[in-house]
Amino acid sequence: MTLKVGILYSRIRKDEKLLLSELRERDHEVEKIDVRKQTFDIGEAPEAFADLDVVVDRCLATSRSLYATQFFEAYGIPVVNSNETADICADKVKNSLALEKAGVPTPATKVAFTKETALEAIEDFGYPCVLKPVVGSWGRLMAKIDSRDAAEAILEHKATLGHYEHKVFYVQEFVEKPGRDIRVVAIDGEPVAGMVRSSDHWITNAAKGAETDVFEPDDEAAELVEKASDAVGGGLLGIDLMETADGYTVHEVNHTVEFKALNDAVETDVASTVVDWLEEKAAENGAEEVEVTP
Ligand SMILES: Nc1ncnc2c1ncn2[C@@H]1O[C@H](COP(=O)(O)OP(=O)(O)OP(=O)(O)O)[C@@H](O)[C@H]1O
Repeated sequence: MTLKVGILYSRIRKDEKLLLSELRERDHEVEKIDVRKQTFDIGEAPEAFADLDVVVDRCLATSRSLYATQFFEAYGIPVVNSNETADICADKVKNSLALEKAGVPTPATKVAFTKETALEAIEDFGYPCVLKPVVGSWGRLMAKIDSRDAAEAILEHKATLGHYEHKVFYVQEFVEKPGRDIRVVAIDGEPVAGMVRSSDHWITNAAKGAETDVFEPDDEAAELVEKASDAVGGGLLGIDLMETADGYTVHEVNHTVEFKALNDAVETDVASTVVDWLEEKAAENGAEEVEVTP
């Protein structure tokens, strides 16, 4: 089967290059859609989109990802991940609520809308605790708060200088993890590959220079990955876990997951597994079989 696959992007990173070369190796046609150059009509899909079998959202900016996926769904073109999944994963509050509702262990979290109530939440947790922006990634603008003085200063800065999103205060218990956290990439809840990310810094993201190593999910991790994936509507996801004395806790599910660091850390060919899945998705959605001449 040959497909016409749309790749929605604003910057081609190594992750997208891996996907593109896998798609081309399998003779699929690729339509690269640069969201910065595209306009989206509310009534009618642009002609270039007419015969797309499936679109993969690889937008870097959350706002673009959230709107563009809505357009593809309105045009009746299958898009991964879905707008529902993007909507939950893009926002840490929605993410935490979904995990909690699904019974997935997740760090205790409180949300407050003023610096006074945020300080109350922080004091309830005690020190250290963590303050995160509700939208954002790569560990940016996260604060580990060690004292009331620090809390007051950070809250005042955010309330005075922050964008309105920073006036939603997302306060979380500090998880005493063993100097590392875990990223599992999963497709519809099935783990594809996993890695541990270790660092002396409390933020152990690969984007912050953590060292990576292979992680093979045990039964407990695999079960949580599946539940966490279901909780956000499934798709191609990066599920982040931390180890605690009582087992794993899932702190986040990411919807436009990067797999460059993972691909370097593991033997599995992540891009190839993703393309297998895209082929299945397109077939489910009625993509036509095309005879391939031997
Ligand atoms: N509550 C916590 N307690 C201890 N460490 C934490 C906590 N929350 C996050 N961390 C550390 O900070 C890192 C980044 O956290 P988080 O994933 O919430 O931020 P992010 O900006 O969304 O990052 P990413 O883009 O990797 O998803 C985690 O990988 C983990 O190492």
